[in-house]
Amino acid sequence: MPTNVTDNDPAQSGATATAPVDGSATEPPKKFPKGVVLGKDGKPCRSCTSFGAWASQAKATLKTSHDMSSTAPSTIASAATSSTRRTDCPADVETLGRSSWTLLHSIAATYPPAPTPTEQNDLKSFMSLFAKLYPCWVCAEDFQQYIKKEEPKTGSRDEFGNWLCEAHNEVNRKLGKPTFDCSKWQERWRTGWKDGSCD
Ligand SMILES: Cc1cc2nc3c(=O)[nH]c(=O)nc-3n(C[C@H](O)[C@H](O)[C@H](O)COP(=O)(O)OP(=O)(O)OC[C@H]3O[C@@H](n4cnc5c(N)ncnc54)[C@H](O)[C@@H]3O)c2cc1C
Repeated sequence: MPTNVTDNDPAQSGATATAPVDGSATEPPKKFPKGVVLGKDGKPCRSCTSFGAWASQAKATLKTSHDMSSTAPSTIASAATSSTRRTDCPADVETLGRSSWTLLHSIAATYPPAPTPTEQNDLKSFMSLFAKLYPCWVCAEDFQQYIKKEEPKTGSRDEFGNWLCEAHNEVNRKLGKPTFDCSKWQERWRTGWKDGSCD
């Protein structure tokens, strides 16, 4: 039985969660709210978890500590409402994802139309390391699989931009989101929309 993902998986990754291999999970398993994804250390992984699920587990954690100590009930309520949440908090799976796609598509937008062999190799290396180091581990494992199956196409800006758009659409499909029309990737990420709405 996987120990890293609670009974619904917001990442919907299909990734096989594995028990921590470093022997760190010696405590008995805790019950976390639905949707909280655990890291490989057996603790909740914020960058793998949606804001909503994270807020639920923060509320549950505070409630438990209140039950065991003297935390004021008002503290519990404020920790769980998005209206009072600061904007400079660690990234959850959505904010991390949006920022990361922005970086990746912007790299595509500034990639040369006719890259040198060195530039092509640099981009391949970057994508490979990006997929390894991506902070949401369930997302990273799926993305590594995708890159293995569909190698990044780095022959030109348009080739890479389209490849990346398809890769993003694969994640969109997995999450049940609408797919993006890849013929418009340059308008979205490089030139701005033809109607001038980005000018
Ligand atoms: C490599 C990677 C893997 C991820 N894996 C997971 C995962 O397994 N589980 C999970 O829960 N989250 C995952 N995410 C995060 C997820 O993809 C979204 O970023 C997150 O859910 C926020 O979605 P969003 O609706 O704000 O738009 P995003 O998907 O973040 O897209 C941002 C903007 O990009 C544009 N866009 C959308 N699709 C495309 C496309 N195909 N081509 C070009 N532009 C497009 C749209 O204008 C959109 O508003 C992953 C992110 C990355 C970078």
